[in-house]
Amino acid sequence: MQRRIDQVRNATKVNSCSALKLAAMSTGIAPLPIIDVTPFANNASSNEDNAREKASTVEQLAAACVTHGAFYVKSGGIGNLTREFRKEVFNAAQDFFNLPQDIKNKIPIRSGGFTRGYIGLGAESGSSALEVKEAFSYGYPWSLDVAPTNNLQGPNEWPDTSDLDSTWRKTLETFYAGMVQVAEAVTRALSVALGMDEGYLPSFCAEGETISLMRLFHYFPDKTTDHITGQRSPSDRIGSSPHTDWGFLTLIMQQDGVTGLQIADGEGGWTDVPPIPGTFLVNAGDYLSLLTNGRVVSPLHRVVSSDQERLSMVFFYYPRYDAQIPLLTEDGPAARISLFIDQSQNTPRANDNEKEKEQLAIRAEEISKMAFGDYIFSKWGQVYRGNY
Ligand SMILES: O=C(O)CCC(=O)C(=O)O
Ligand SMILES: [Fe+2]
Repeated sequence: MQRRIDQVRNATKVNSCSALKLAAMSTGIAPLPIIDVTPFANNASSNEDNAREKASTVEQLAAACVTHGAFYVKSGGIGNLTREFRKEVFNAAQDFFNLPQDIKNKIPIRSGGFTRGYIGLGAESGSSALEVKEAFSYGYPWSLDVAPTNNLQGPNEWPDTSDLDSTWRKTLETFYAGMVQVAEAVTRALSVALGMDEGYLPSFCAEGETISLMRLFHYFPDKTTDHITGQRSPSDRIGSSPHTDWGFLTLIMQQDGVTGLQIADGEGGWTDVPPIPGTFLVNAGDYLSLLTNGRVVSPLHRVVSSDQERLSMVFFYYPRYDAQIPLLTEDGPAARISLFIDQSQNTPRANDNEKEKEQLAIRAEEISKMAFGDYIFSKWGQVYRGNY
């Protein structure tokens, strides 16, 4: 089961070392690969060509997981996320953020780990820095009549206004459903890349779409927040604090032509991960990293603020609430990931020494025995900062 990823890891060691050497001389890590996941579409025909294409996808995915844990995916017609539709989604996000502040303030996310609704400036942070963004978080369209059976179920909080046109909500719901399909294709490919049957990881993700989350982000241009953040040093204000994602897979749709998202190069520097039209950026999360004892990297990333406004759509794709996925490997503790940091503290500390690593290995074992949903709920609770 582990053989493929070990083989890839050994094969990529040389490459990643030379990439890092290059990084020291030039500017950060090599561009992330663009991986075509269409061979893993639900309706892909199973012929020889498809088998060959799948093998190529898997090979690239396995390599990407062990080097940076981040890659772009091309998903073709999966989920009907055409170029025109993506534009509509960006327009819908822009329409939401353009609403009067009091309308947005009427649907604030609550404390705790259930996050659906509006997240105003400063309402969440992964550190003591002020994150200069606002966001709208929504998920599966749970009806008001259905009694939640777990902490992450519950209806979406839509803004109550006639300022948005009648198709606005439908656009976002359709987008959510499409992104679930893309994430499912990535999960099938990932399952094979980790040495298992195509259906193994998806078997833990069935119904995960009922607790997964979509977040629309609007990063403010610096000049519009200077009057609020002026007292803070530049390092105390940021778009999104350096962090690893806690979940399983994160899929990000970035606004064309606007940079801001960066991943750590492992040597103290940061590399831009620019938008590539027609793709999504995928990050492996801590939970996936944990399952593989750190072999799949959960990449440290951040969003820097600038004088440019930025929109992004971030989809956190989760296994189902009660999933307990057995550890996929046994050796070695996982590395520095947010999963081991209490982000409700102002100065989060990561695992720096051997003793901490030992404790973390124990924690990894514990978390792998928890329901996924209980774990992720507690993490969302840690970044809530209340109204600014
Ligand atoms: O906005 C982005 O591009 C990424 C945001 C992010 O990393 C996150 O919300 O976890
Ligand atoms: Fe993130």
